[in-house]
Amino acid sequence: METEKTEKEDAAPQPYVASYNFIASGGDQLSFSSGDALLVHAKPSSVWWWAELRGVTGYVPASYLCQSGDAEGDDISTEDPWQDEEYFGSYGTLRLHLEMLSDKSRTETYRRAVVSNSVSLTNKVVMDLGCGTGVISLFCAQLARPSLVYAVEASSMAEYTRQLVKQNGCEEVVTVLQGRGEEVELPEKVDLLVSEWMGNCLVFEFMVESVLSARDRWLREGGVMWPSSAVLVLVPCQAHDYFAEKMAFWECPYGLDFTPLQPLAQQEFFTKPKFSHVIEPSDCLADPCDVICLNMYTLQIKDLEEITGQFHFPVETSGTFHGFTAWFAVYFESLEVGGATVELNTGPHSEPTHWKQTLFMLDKPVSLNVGDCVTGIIVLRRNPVWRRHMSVTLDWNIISDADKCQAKRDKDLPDVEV
Ligand SMILES: N=C(N)NC/C=C/[C@H]1O[C@@H](n2cnc3c(N)ncnc32)[C@H](O)[C@@H]1O
Repeated sequence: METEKTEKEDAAPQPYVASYNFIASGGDQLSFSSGDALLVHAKPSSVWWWAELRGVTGYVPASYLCQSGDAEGDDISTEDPWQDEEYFGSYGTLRLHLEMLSDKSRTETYRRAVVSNSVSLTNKVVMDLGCGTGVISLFCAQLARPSLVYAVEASSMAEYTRQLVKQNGCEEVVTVLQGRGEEVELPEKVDLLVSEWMGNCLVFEFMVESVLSARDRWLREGGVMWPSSAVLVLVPCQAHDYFAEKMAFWECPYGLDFTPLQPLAQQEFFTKPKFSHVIEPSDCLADPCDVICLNMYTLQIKDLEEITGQFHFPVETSGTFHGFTAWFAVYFESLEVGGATVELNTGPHSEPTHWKQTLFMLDKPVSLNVGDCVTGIIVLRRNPVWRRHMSVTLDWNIISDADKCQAKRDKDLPDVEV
């Protein structure tokens, strides 16, 4: 979010329609219901806008709104909901490819999957969806003997990928196709669909939709998906450093009492996820849990609209519950029955990756004690308009030892003689 000091634009307010209900959690937020017509006066950030509903103004989550058309019921947003121009434009430069290629854990894991299955890859037809610089396709061509690899890349990087394929002597095996995976025409079905599609919180960017579309169009019956499955992992955690940096800071900077700014700090820093967070194993207050599991053979595109997971964390370490941290793991099943599965884990107990982890801060920290349980649900809700975006909702509560004892008494259970 840009600085809160961004002046509210003087432009005429823009009409939007609420796609979801929103219940304000801070003094300057505006509650609304799905279907409400709001007027957006300013967009100080991409996440929170300043809007008006029936004469009342306040901050609203941009991802809950969709643009209402000019004509009555003519709800056609002129902007591209996939933001393809910006998205593929960013992959036409080296910055993101350098970041991904520099991630040894990520890139070596794909190489390990190829090497572990090199014999089974012999004479297979492979599709590498979103191949970028083509590194995975080159691994296949150099470390195994597939008959063909279709390297599909939508961005302008594809022109360079062709050069890299030639430069590395793989042009006999690797064919680079420039275009979107959803649209390219392959001459045949494939035995293996490999892609590196994972984003923050596993699905952010929603490139996974393109993988499922390509699967449905091009993976032959009995073909293999790499990754074959994926899990979103969650853990209740402490985050003392982040809390100190963004909230405690206002207690007495330079000996002054700036605590009236703390509600603003909570609003600005703790109401959206912190990507690229690095959690230490010692910050985990419970055993991490796989809260969402995706099977890449059965997952359907429509399932991506709303993905829900439940959790129940018995507290293992007493401490301050500042928030939840999320990360993901993906699995590459062996091409041979009974062969070893290869895993890429982006959590704190594995080699670091460029994804790091994602931290969701609570509005206010809570003390947790061994014996307590943090239970609840996580909901990943895809944005109905901006199709590469989503909101993450965490509903939770704490069942303390006392509550459990109370519950036991309430149930008139026979007291255990001790
Ligand atoms: N976020 C992670 N992990 N990887 C991003 C990986 C993105 C790469 O895949 C390409 N890509 C993404 N979606 C498609 C598609 N539908 N068709 C063809 N190429 C595509 C992008 O242009 C990047 O080069």
